[in-house]
Amino acid sequence: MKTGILGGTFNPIHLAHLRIAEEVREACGLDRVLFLVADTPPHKRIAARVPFATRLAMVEVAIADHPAFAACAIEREHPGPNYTVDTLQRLHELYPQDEFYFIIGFDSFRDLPSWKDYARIPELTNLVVAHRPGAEATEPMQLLPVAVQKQFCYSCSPEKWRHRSGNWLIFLQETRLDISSTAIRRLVAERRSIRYLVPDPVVDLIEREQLYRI
Ligand SMILES: Nc1ncnc2c1ncn2[C@@H]1O[C@H](COP(=O)(O)OP(=O)(O)OP(=O)(O)O)[C@@H](O)[C@H]1O
Ligand SMILES: O=C(O)c1ccc[n+]([C@@H]2O[C@H](COP(=O)([O-])O)[C@@H](O)[C@H]2O)c1
Repeated sequence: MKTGILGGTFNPIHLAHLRIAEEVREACGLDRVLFLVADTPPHKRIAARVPFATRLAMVEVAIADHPAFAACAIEREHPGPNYTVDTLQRLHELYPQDEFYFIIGFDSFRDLPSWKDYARIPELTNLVVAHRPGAEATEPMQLLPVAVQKQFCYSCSPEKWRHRSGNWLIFLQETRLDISSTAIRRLVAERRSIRYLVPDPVVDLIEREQLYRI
Protein backbone atom coordinates (compact mmCIF):
# COMPACT_ATOMS: atom_id res chain seq x y z
CA MET A 1 0.00 0.00 0.00
CA LYS A 2 1.20 3.54 -0.79
CA THR A 3 0.73 5.59 2.36
CA GLY A 4 1.11 9.35 2.66
CA ILE A 5 1.92 10.79 6.09
CA LEU A 6 1.22 14.42 6.87
CA GLY A 7 2.76 15.17 10.25
CA GLY A 8 1.71 18.27 12.11
CA THR A 9 0.76 19.98 15.30
CA PHE A 10 -2.67 20.71 13.75
CA ASN A 11 -3.43 23.54 16.18
CA PRO A 12 -5.83 23.76 14.39
CA ILE A 13 -5.94 21.72 11.14
CA HIS A 14 -6.78 24.04 8.22
CA LEU A 15 -7.73 23.88 4.55
CA ALA A 16 -4.12 24.07 3.31
CA HIS A 17 -3.32 20.83 5.22
CA LEU A 18 -6.30 19.13 3.58
CA ARG A 19 -5.56 20.46 0.10
CA ILE A 20 -1.88 19.43 0.29
CA ALA A 21 -2.88 15.93 1.38
CA GLU A 22 -5.37 15.68 -1.48
CA GLU A 23 -2.93 16.96 -4.11
CA VAL A 24 -0.16 14.61 -2.97
CA ARG A 25 -2.61 11.70 -2.82
CA GLU A 26 -3.56 12.35 -6.43
CA ALA A 27 -0.08 13.21 -7.76
CA CYS A 28 1.61 10.17 -6.14
CA GLY A 29 -1.29 7.72 -6.51
CA LEU A 30 -1.53 7.15 -2.75
CA ASP A 31 -3.97 4.63 -1.30
CA ARG A 32 -4.33 6.61 1.91
CA VAL A 33 -3.01 9.59 3.81
CA LEU A 34 -2.41 9.44 7.56
CA PHE A 35 -2.67 12.72 9.47
CA LEU A 36 0.01 12.16 12.09
CA VAL A 37 -0.79 14.35 15.09
CA ALA A 38 2.31 15.41 17.04
CA ASP A 39 1.93 15.00 20.78
CA THR A 40 5.10 16.92 21.68
CA PRO A 41 6.52 18.50 18.52
CA PRO A 42 10.32 18.81 18.78
CA HIS A 43 10.67 22.41 17.51
CA LYS A 44 7.46 24.04 18.64
CA ARG A 45 5.53 24.72 21.80
CA ILE A 46 1.82 24.00 21.68
CA ALA A 47 0.20 27.44 21.43
CA ALA A 48 -2.70 27.93 23.87
CA ARG A 49 -1.72 24.52 25.33
CA VAL A 50 -4.42 22.80 23.31
CA PRO A 51 -4.32 19.14 24.41
CA PHE A 52 -3.45 16.32 22.04
CA ALA A 53 -6.99 14.90 22.30
CA THR A 54 -8.54 18.20 21.16
CA ARG A 55 -6.13 18.60 18.22
CA LEU A 56 -6.80 14.97 17.26
CA ALA A 57 -10.57 15.58 17.50
CA MET A 58 -10.26 18.56 15.13
CA VAL A 59 -8.35 16.38 12.65
CA GLU A 60 -10.96 13.62 12.92
CA VAL A 61 -13.93 15.88 12.18
CA ALA A 62 -12.04 17.61 9.37
CA ILE A 63 -11.26 14.38 7.48
CA ALA A 64 -14.41 12.41 8.36
CA ASP A 65 -15.88 12.59 4.84
CA HIS A 66 -12.73 11.50 2.96
CA PRO A 67 -12.48 7.72 2.51
CA ALA A 68 -8.69 7.78 1.99
CA PHE A 69 -7.83 10.02 4.95
CA ALA A 70 -7.25 8.73 8.48
CA ALA A 71 -5.92 10.18 11.73
CA CYS A 72 -2.84 8.61 13.30
CA ALA A 73 -2.25 8.93 17.07
CA ILE A 74 0.93 6.83 17.28
CA GLU A 75 3.01 9.73 18.62
CA ARG A 76 0.76 9.83 21.70
CA GLU A 77 1.94 6.35 22.66
CA HIS A 78 5.60 7.31 23.10
CA PRO A 79 7.03 9.94 25.42
CA GLY A 80 8.02 13.07 23.49
CA PRO A 81 9.54 14.95 21.89
CA ASN A 82 8.30 13.10 18.83
CA TYR A 83 11.10 12.80 16.32
CA THR A 84 10.08 11.90 12.78
CA VAL A 85 12.93 9.45 12.31
CA ASP A 86 11.69 7.40 15.32
CA THR A 87 8.03 7.58 14.22
CA LEU A 88 8.93 6.42 10.70
CA GLN A 89 10.80 3.47 12.17
CA ARG A 90 7.71 2.54 14.22
CA LEU A 91 5.41 2.94 11.22
CA HIS A 92 7.65 0.58 9.22
CA GLU A 93 7.31 -1.98 12.05
CA LEU A 94 3.52 -1.50 12.16
CA TYR A 95 2.99 -1.54 8.38
CA PRO A 96 5.92 -3.53 6.94
CA GLN A 97 4.32 -3.80 3.49
CA ASP A 98 3.76 -0.07 3.05
CA GLU A 99 5.67 2.39 0.93
CA PHE A 100 5.68 5.76 2.72
CA TYR A 101 5.45 9.32 1.39
CA PHE A 102 6.18 11.80 4.17
CA ILE A 103 4.60 15.15 3.31
CA ILE A 104 5.99 18.47 4.54
CA GLY A 105 5.57 22.14 3.71
CA PHE A 106 8.48 24.13 2.35
CA ASP A 107 9.08 25.81 5.72
CA SER A 108 9.61 22.36 7.27
CA PHE A 109 11.92 21.36 4.40
CA ARG A 110 14.01 24.48 5.06
CA ASP A 111 14.38 23.35 8.70
CA LEU A 112 15.06 19.72 7.82
CA PRO A 113 18.82 19.85 8.50
CA SER A 114 17.99 20.63 12.15
CA TRP A 115 15.84 17.51 12.56
CA LYS A 116 17.10 14.49 14.49
CA ASP A 117 19.09 12.14 12.21
CA TYR A 118 17.62 13.99 9.22
CA ALA A 119 19.95 12.29 6.74
CA ARG A 120 18.26 8.96 7.59
CA ILE A 121 14.80 10.24 6.72
CA PRO A 122 15.19 9.80 2.91
CA GLU A 123 16.29 6.22 3.63
CA LEU A 124 13.02 5.52 5.44
CA THR A 125 10.53 7.30 3.21
CA ASN A 126 9.84 9.18 0.02
CA LEU A 127 9.61 12.87 0.84
CA VAL A 128 7.08 15.21 -0.77
CA VAL A 129 7.54 18.94 -0.25
CA ALA A 130 4.57 21.25 -0.79
CA HIS A 131 5.35 24.83 -1.68
CA ARG A 132 4.29 27.36 0.90
CA PRO A 133 3.86 31.09 0.28
CA GLY A 134 6.61 33.00 2.07
CA ALA A 135 8.95 30.00 2.22
CA GLU A 136 10.16 29.54 -1.34
CA ALA A 137 13.67 29.02 -2.75
CA THR A 138 14.81 28.89 -6.38
CA GLU A 139 17.35 26.10 -5.73
CA PRO A 140 15.75 24.08 -2.93
CA MET A 141 18.36 21.29 -3.03
CA GLN A 142 20.98 23.82 -1.99
CA LEU A 143 19.24 24.11 1.36
CA LEU A 144 20.60 20.64 2.16
CA PRO A 145 24.21 20.20 3.30
CA VAL A 146 26.49 19.26 0.41
CA ALA A 147 27.16 15.77 1.81
CA VAL A 148 23.40 15.05 1.74
CA GLN A 149 22.89 16.66 -1.68
CA LYS A 150 25.42 14.16 -3.02
CA GLN A 151 23.14 11.29 -1.96
CA PHE A 152 20.57 12.44 -4.54
CA CYS A 153 20.72 12.36 -8.30
CA TYR A 154 18.83 14.61 -10.67
CA SER A 155 16.24 12.80 -12.70
CA CYS A 156 14.79 14.63 -15.68
CA SER A 157 13.14 17.48 -13.77
CA PRO A 158 14.14 19.83 -10.95
CA GLU A 159 11.03 18.67 -9.09
CA LYS A 160 12.10 15.03 -8.73
CA TRP A 161 15.31 13.74 -7.16
CA ARG A 162 16.25 10.14 -6.54
CA HIS A 163 17.97 9.23 -3.28
CA ARG A 164 20.64 6.51 -3.28
CA SER A 165 18.21 4.39 -1.24
CA GLY A 166 15.79 4.43 -4.20
CA ASN A 167 13.34 6.77 -2.48
CA TRP A 168 12.19 9.99 -4.13
CA LEU A 169 12.32 13.62 -3.05
CA ILE A 170 9.51 15.42 -4.85
CA PHE A 171 8.78 19.17 -4.89
CA LEU A 172 5.10 19.58 -5.60
CA GLN A 173 4.18 22.61 -7.70
CA GLU A 174 0.48 22.87 -7.07
CA THR A 175 -1.95 25.14 -5.28
CA ARG A 176 -0.28 27.58 -2.90
CA LEU A 177 -2.48 28.55 -0.01
CA ASP A 178 -1.31 31.23 2.38
CA ILE A 179 -3.04 29.77 5.44
CA SER A 180 -1.43 29.02 8.79
CA SER A 181 -2.65 27.81 12.17
CA THR A 182 -0.97 30.88 13.68
CA ALA A 183 -3.14 33.24 11.60
CA ILE A 184 -6.28 31.27 12.49
CA ARG A 185 -5.52 31.42 16.22
CA ARG A 186 -4.96 35.16 15.89
CA LEU A 187 -8.29 35.68 14.10
CA VAL A 188 -10.15 33.77 16.82
CA ALA A 189 -8.43 35.80 19.53
CA GLU A 190 -9.58 38.96 17.72
CA ARG A 191 -13.14 37.53 17.58
CA ARG A 192 -13.02 37.46 13.78
CA SER A 193 -14.37 34.88 11.35
CA ILE A 194 -12.34 31.79 10.41
CA ARG A 195 -14.94 30.38 8.01
CA TYR A 196 -13.46 29.10 4.71
CA LEU A 197 -10.02 28.76 6.34
CA VAL A 198 -10.93 25.62 8.27
CA PRO A 199 -13.71 23.06 7.63
CA ASP A 200 -17.06 24.00 9.19
CA PRO A 201 -17.00 21.16 11.78
CA VAL A 202 -13.65 22.52 13.00
CA VAL A 203 -15.13 26.03 13.29
CA ASP A 204 -17.91 24.50 15.42
CA LEU A 205 -15.47 22.57 17.62
CA ILE A 206 -13.30 25.67 18.20
CA GLU A 207 -16.41 27.63 19.21
CA ARG A 208 -17.79 24.88 21.40
CA GLU A 209 -14.48 24.38 23.25
CA GLN A 210 -13.78 28.14 23.33
CA LEU A 211 -10.28 27.59 21.96
CA TYR A 212 -7.79 30.39 21.18
CA ARG A 213 -9.96 33.14 22.66
CA ILE A 214 -7.17 34.87 24.60
N1 LIG B 1 -0.24 26.76 3.89
C1 LIG B 1 0.61 25.74 3.84
N2 LIG B 1 1.27 25.43 2.70
C2 LIG B 1 2.16 24.38 2.67
N3 LIG B 1 2.45 23.58 3.73
C3 LIG B 1 1.83 23.85 4.89
C4 LIG B 1 0.88 24.92 5.01
N4 LIG B 1 0.41 24.93 6.29
C5 LIG B 1 1.05 23.93 6.94
N5 LIG B 1 1.89 23.28 6.10
C6 LIG B 1 2.74 22.13 6.43
O1 LIG B 1 1.97 21.17 7.14
C7 LIG B 1 2.75 20.53 8.17
C8 LIG B 1 2.05 20.69 9.52
O2 LIG B 1 1.87 22.06 9.75
P1 LIG B 1 1.43 22.66 11.15
O3 LIG B 1 0.43 21.78 11.80
O4 LIG B 1 2.62 23.05 11.93
O5 LIG B 1 0.63 23.98 10.63
P2 LIG B 1 1.13 25.48 10.55
O6 LIG B 1 0.07 26.24 9.84
O7 LIG B 1 2.52 25.55 10.00
O8 LIG B 1 1.14 25.85 12.11
P3 LIG B 1 1.66 27.11 12.93
O9 LIG B 1 1.18 28.35 12.26
O10 LIG B 1 1.09 26.88 14.29
O11 LIG B 1 3.17 27.03 12.93
C9 LIG B 1 4.13 21.21 8.13
O12 LIG B 1 5.01 20.40 7.38
C10 LIG B 1 3.86 22.52 7.40
O13 LIG B 1 5.01 22.96 6.69
O1 LIG C 1 12.28 14.89 13.87
C1 LIG C 1 12.50 16.10 14.11
O2 LIG C 1 13.57 16.49 14.61
C2 LIG C 1 11.41 17.11 13.74
C3 LIG C 1 11.59 18.48 13.95
C4 LIG C 1 10.56 19.35 13.61
C5 LIG C 1 9.38 18.86 13.07
N1 LIG C 1 9.25 17.52 12.86
C6 LIG C 1 7.98 16.97 12.34
O3 LIG C 1 7.53 17.73 11.23
C7 LIG C 1 6.11 17.69 11.18
C8 LIG C 1 5.60 19.13 11.08
O4 LIG C 1 5.94 19.77 12.30
P1 LIG C 1 5.29 21.13 12.79
O5 LIG C 1 6.13 21.50 13.97
O6 LIG C 1 5.41 22.09 11.64
O7 LIG C 1 3.87 20.86 13.13
C9 LIG C 1 5.65 16.96 12.44
O8 LIG C 1 5.37 15.61 12.11
C10 LIG C 1 6.85 17.06 13.35
O9 LIG C 1 6.96 15.99 14.29
C11 LIG C 1 10.22 16.66 13.20
